[in-house]
Amino acid sequence: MGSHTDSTDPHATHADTAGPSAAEPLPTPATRAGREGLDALLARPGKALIGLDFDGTLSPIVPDPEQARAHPEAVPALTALAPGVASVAVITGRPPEVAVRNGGFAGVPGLEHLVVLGHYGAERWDAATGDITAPAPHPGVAGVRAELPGLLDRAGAGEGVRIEEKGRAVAVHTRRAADPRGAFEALRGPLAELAARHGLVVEPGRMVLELRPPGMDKGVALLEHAREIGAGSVLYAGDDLGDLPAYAAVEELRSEGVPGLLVCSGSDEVPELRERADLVVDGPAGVVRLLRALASSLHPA
Ligand SMILES: O=P(O)(O)OC[C@H]1O[C@H](O[C@H]2O[C@H](CO)[C@@H](O)[C@H](O)[C@H]2O)[C@H](O)[C@@H](O)[C@@H]1O
Repeated sequence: MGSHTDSTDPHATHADTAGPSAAEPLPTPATRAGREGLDALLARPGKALIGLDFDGTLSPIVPDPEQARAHPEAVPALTALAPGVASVAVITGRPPEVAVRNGGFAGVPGLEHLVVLGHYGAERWDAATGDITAPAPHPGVAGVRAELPGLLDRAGAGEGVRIEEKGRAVAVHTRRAADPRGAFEALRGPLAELAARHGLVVEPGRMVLELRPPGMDKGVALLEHAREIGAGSVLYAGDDLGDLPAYAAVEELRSEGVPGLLVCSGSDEVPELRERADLVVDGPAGVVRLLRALASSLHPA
């Protein structure tokens, strides 16, 4: 499948700047299925579901996960778009409260119906109520948490390897190791063995290996939400391996007659999404431009 780059700015090199907030031209998806998805979204926006990953898609990648924040133009773009579509859902591996805080999504006029499907969809935050719904925690997480520091010591994980406590899961980050890719590959096997012993699975991402409960992924989350709202079209934008199940969900919906558009927030770290996307944009800044272009197409000045 031939994907292409963000035609709103094909020469963009500054991934952290979205440019002026004047009306943006809409890019043309490279694939026929993608063009049908975009056409359906524009023809009946009130039936459209917009699904968006957080880290790497709405939020630029930074070395310290605690410092990640939504792109400064992301919330304004979402507030312009959300009132015109059926639903905007942020679907993330983060705990929902962290995505809400780091995204600045709470109490924003225009985002009254935003939902955040956190922990790959296991937990849900609704802007309308501010409530989080969550199932009981998996008992294996406590065992993994207890054994993890010893395992990292024995594996010789250096200074820069960090544990992220996520409540329902734990993640091991290697981005700040001396050799991030080497540390990632060296830890992959031992962490898979630890996770399996406690009934968990390893979710690999961009210099991160997360040990989390099985049974939920972004594809299940997206499908359930699309069916719940009776979506007539779906756009999904992501950047990482954990977004591939959501891509598969869009493809499943297409096979059922619901048009969809697959957007890749492009990076050099994850080629797999770029290859399957209908439209590749230039990181979070490109995603913001796309959201603004969609909003201005729905509400021309
Ligand atoms: O589903 P997402 O919203 O994309 O979350 C996936 C993971 O994102 C975070 O890690 C990534 O972003 C960090 C901050 O930019 C970066 O330092 C790290 O290298 C990336 O992998 C988050 O910390 C994880 O918990 C999420 O699962």
